[in-house]
Amino acid sequence: MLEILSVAAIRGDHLLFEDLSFAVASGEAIALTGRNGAGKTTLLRMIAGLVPLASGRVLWAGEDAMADLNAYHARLAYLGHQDAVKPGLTVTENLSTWAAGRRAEREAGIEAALEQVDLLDLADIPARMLSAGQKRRLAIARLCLRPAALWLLDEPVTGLDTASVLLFGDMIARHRAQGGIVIAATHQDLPMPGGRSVRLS
Ligand SMILES: Nc1ncnc2c1ncn2[C@@H]1O[C@H](COP(=O)(O)OP(=O)(O)OP(=O)(O)O)[C@@H](O)[C@H]1O
Repeated sequence: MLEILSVAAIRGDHLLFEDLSFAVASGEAIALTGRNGAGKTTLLRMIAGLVPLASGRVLWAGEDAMADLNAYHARLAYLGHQDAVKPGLTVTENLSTWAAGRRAEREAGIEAALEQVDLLDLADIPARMLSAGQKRRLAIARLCLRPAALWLLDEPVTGLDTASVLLFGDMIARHRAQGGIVIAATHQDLPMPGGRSVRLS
């Protein structure tokens, strides 16, 4: 369970939002919506512990999430709106630093992750040769490699074609079925049936 308690965000001199509270239980998904500049990325980064809270608290399993950031970070995966793909490395090499375990386990994990985002055919080409949507899919594949209960996703489906959005929907459904939580900032409809919306105004 993740709880956002009376959180406020200030950027520069500007109050973006205040007194924001909501809770997300295991298996639930939240779409964060609002106009450009409303503070969706800022809130995601605050929840991730990457930007300090101006006020309020974030609780994970009833405890202050920021009290032990290393332990909290081990439980979350953050997908920013930039893909952070290394252009000179192959698709597989880009994932190798994210895969855990022994070599055979890592290889099997990478193959499974690439299959989930339909990139297996491109596994050995340099990432610089990927299209924008394929780069996004490579970034998404990282989510499969490190189990994390909390997924924080910034505009996850930007650039994805219809088939890739459906595959991503399958990933989200599996994550939620295993008790995972998703919070996604978006301007688009996301494949998150039964998900709730939190609007920043
Ligand atoms: N490091 C920063 N310093 C100062 N202001 C910032 C900083 N980062 C973001 N901002 C400002 O905070 C506001 C909220 O930005 P944020 O990226 O959180 O909005 P958003 O809701 O995600 O927008 P979009 O829909 O365009 O992605 C914007 O006005 C932005 O200019």
